[in-house]
Amino acid sequence: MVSEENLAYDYYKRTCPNLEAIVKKEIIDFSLTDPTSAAAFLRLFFHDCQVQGCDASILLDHGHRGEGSEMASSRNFAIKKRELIGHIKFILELECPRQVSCADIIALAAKEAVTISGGPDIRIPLGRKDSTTCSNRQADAQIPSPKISASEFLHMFASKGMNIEESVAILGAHTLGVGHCINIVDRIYDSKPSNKMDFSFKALLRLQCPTLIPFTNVTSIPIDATPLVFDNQYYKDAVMGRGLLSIDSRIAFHPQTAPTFRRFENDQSYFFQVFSSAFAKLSSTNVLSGTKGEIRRYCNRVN
Ligand code: HEM
Ligand SMILES: [Ca+2]
Ligand SMILES: [Ca+2]
Repeated sequence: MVSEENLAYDYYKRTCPNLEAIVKKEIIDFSLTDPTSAAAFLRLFFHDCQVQGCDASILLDHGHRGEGSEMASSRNFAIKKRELIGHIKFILELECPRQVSCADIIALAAKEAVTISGGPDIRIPLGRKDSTTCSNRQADAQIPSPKISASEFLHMFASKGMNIEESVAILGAHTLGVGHCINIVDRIYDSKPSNKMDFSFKALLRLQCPTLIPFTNVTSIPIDATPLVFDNQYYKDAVMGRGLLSIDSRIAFHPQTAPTFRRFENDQSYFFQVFSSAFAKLSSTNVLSGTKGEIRRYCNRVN
């Protein structure tokens, strides 16, 4: 499953030496216009990597055999900013035509999103190729539901070579961004004592999401108290019973993962260190490289 042998840290050294600087500049520009962009790029990267690996399959309008877009999957609800990867690609085609894959742009955009939000500066190997296929059936099956169990969660990230600490660290991506009522209502209108939600937090969420079936899905709630800052606030909130999604509180209180939540809550630099290694593993799992795949000319369609 884990295959990073054909990726390299200096992959574009000769063919596109300014690549990382260009991506960084664009991500900064987008974030100035819309500060929620960083979270969007980070989630986009995860949802790409979950389906066929990190191969930009999520950007295709359809695959080469006419397969429908992965965006049709309900698991990709509220995925946004895909077109901005296409914009970066356009700029890179002027600078270094036909060299840089859309898959590498997604990974670099996510890495920059973390850094510019105050998180660690992560080194990732490059050289991913783009897929010619996409699969909304796999998107339904592989992108986790917010109600996934702790053991399914650990199994999912173990298959990417992550240990328990790394699995807990990668979920710390939820330090950025929001969730919508549709992904929350189950928990706030459920009175099971096993649901370890802080009482006043639940009351607040009920005000923001007033009905069990949201009429509209426009209301979004920050996942932690500092949704624009990449910090360890997510862990602090979750252990206080202020985890927004059921996965957040489940992993915060599960005996196998709770000690790591405590550790990250108290030691942000340790969280950053483990997140960095987890991110590099996520980015290198099951990628197309060497002669497999292609470098798309336009990110939303195969060549
Ligand atoms: C089992 C694991 C995970 C589950 C079940 C999960 C589920 C979710 C759900 C339900 C949302 C809210 C969507 C909405 O209502 O708008 C969300 C948001 C988000 N997720 Fe995850 N997630 C998981 C792991 C990850 C990982 C590994 C990353 C990144 C490496 C990630 C990054 C994000 C980000 C950044 C947001 C906020 C997006 C935004 O504000 O635009 N998640 N996640
Ligand atoms: Ca993919
Ligand atoms: Ca935060």
